[in-house]
Formats: sequence, structure tokens, C-alpha cells
Amino acid sequence: MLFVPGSNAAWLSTVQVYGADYVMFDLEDSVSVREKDTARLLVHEALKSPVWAGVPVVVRVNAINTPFFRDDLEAVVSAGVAIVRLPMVTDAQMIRHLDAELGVLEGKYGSVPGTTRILAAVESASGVVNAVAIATASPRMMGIALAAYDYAMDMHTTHDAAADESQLFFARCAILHAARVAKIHCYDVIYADVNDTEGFLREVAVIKKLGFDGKSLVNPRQIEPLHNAFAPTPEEVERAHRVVAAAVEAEKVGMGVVALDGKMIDAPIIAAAHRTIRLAQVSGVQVAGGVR
Ligand SMILES: CC(C)(COP(=O)(O)OP(=O)(O)OC[C@H]1O[C@@H](n2cnc3c(N)ncnc32)[C@H](O)[C@@H]1OP(=O)(O)O)[C@@H](O)C(=O)NCCC(=O)NCCSC(=O)C[C@@](O)(CC(=O)O)C(=O)O
Ligand SMILES: [Mg+2]
Repeated sequence: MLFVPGSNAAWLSTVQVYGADYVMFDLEDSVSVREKDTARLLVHEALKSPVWAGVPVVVRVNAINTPFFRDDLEAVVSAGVAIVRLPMVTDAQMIRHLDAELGVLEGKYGSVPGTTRILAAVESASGVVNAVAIATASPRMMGIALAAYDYAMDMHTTHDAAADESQLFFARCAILHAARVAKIHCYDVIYADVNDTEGFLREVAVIKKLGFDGKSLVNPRQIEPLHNAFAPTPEEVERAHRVVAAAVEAEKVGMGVVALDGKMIDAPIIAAAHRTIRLAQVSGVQVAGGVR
């Protein structure tokens, strides 16, 4: 999910070429107070461009307790935004408030009620502690994201992913559990040093293993390495197909558990193999004999 500063007209008009899964037009911290009105107008116009017809675009509005929130929301809902990312979410009440405001604006602008989705960004101790309540606060919720820089400040520490990421471990686990309870997506923090691909990939390996669905990005150069790292390897796909084939054979003879290459295979391992195959399909992973 690639952040694009809403005040940058050139980037708003070229960002579709980079192949991010989601683009996220930003009205919050990448836009200076002087540029808030211009950015809101630019994002409103960009959302209406035929380039984005049928593509689910995310907009990060300013936080609920700012003087910009109400105008931001009206500008993006009136232009048909698909997903609103709400920053600085500390509790479920904020999500319920956004849900109600969206309902009113959908009515005003003739959108189908309930179709605008919410992505909550947790950037504080309160947000992390209330993550389950936040993630389950509305049927509009499509995801929850962690924001490291504001969170680190709230925790009286600093964030430098390249140096050490242990200070994020609790928050990452908390929002992941909340996302899984709510059955929504979970997005990891940005990696600010866009030239440090090695450090970026180290962090990506950690979040992939924890179970994140993706990551907020700040630069198009981070998209391909992230996609490659999240795609299963051809060897993993090959093995997944063999696991599924072994499971089919086992079922034919009425066995719930079998061995493949000396390793036990049972229901969760078979389910994981199906997931690997689905991921390979969406990632276009090649295996021997072509794309499977
Ligand atoms: C990072 C850098 C300065 C590097 O500049 P560089 O000059 O090195 O970029 P280059 O690599 O040279 O660019 C190569 C080509 O891509 C174009 N291009 C670059 N970036 C593009 C882009 N984003 N969208 C479209 N196009 C882009 C560029 O125009 C060029 O095009 P071309 O000339 O044609 O080749 C730049 O990327 C940038 O400003 N990024 C956006 C930063 C941003 O949005 N921050 C706010 C979100 S974080 C936050 O708020 C904290 C948070 O809240 C987080 C949370 O909530 O999760 C928390 O608390 O933690
Ligand atoms: Mg922030």
C-alpha cells in the first residue's frame, strides 16, 4: 500500500504505473498545514479521474480531532473513495464516529450505504491496547495498520528499523491478533530509508513470518522487493501441490494423517498448502511445467 502525498499533483497522476496493490493518497502528515486545502482538492479530482475507475483507492484523511477531518471526509466520499484510512485511532468510539459520518455522506452523495470501507491506523499505546475493539468496531473495517513513528514517540522511544525492531514486537503481535479476530487485513509500518533494500528485506522477512498481509510503503522502489518477498518460492509451491496430492490420496483410503518425505501431513498443513497455491496464483509464481 503506497503512500502518495496528496499535495504532489505530478505523483497523483503517475502513481498508477508502479503496480502497487493499493495506492493511498495522503492528506495527513505528508501535507503541510499551508497545503491542506490544495491537497484536498487535488485528491478529490484525482479520485474522479477515469484512471481510477473501478480501482479501490485509499485516502488517509486527517485525524478526527483536527479541523481538517470533516472537510477531508466530505471531499473524498463525494468523489467516491473506496477506503478511508483513519490515522491516530485510539479507541473503538472513533471508528463508530467515522462509520456514522460515512453513512451520512453516502446518503448525501448517493453512494450505496455501507460501501465505503475503513482502514484504522494505530499509532499509540491506547490504539495498540484497544486493537481488538477497534478492529471489530464496524462492518466497514477492511484492515488495521501499525504506524511506527507516532507509536514510538507515544512510547517514549525512537524508531529505527535498520537498527532494531524489538520495540515494535508487542504492537505488531497485538494488531495481528486483532486483525485475525476481526478477519480483516493487517499492514505493517513504513520503512523510511528507501535506499536500504537490505534492511527493508530483513524487516519484511520478520513481518511475513509473523503473518502480516502487507506493508505501508513510501516509495515505488519498495513495491517489487515486497511483492517478491511475499510470493512463495517455486519450491514451496511445488511442495504445496505434492501435499495436496498426498492429502487427496489419503482421503481416498480414509486416512486423516499421512507422511510425505518423512513429515506428517494433516488438516492445518493441507490448509496451509492450499493457501500457498492461492498466493502463488495471485503472484504469478512459475513452477516446473509453467504457472500452476
Ligand atoms: C521517501 C521519499 C522522500 C524518497 O524520495 P526520493 O527522491 O529518494 O525518491 P526516488 O526513489 O528518487 O523516486 C523515484 C521515482 O518515484 C517517484 N516517487 C517517489 N516517491 C513516490 C510516491 N510516494 N508516490 C509516487 N511517486 C513517487 C519519484 O517522483 C520518481 O519518479 P521519476 O522521477 O519519474 O523516476 C519519497 O519517495 C516520498 O516523499 N515518499 C512519500 C512520503 C510519504 O508519503 N510520507 C507520509 C507517510 S509516512 C507517515 O506519515 C508516518 C506514519 O504515520 C506512517 C503510517 O501511518 O504508517 C507513522 O507515524 O509512522
Ligand atoms: Mg503517523
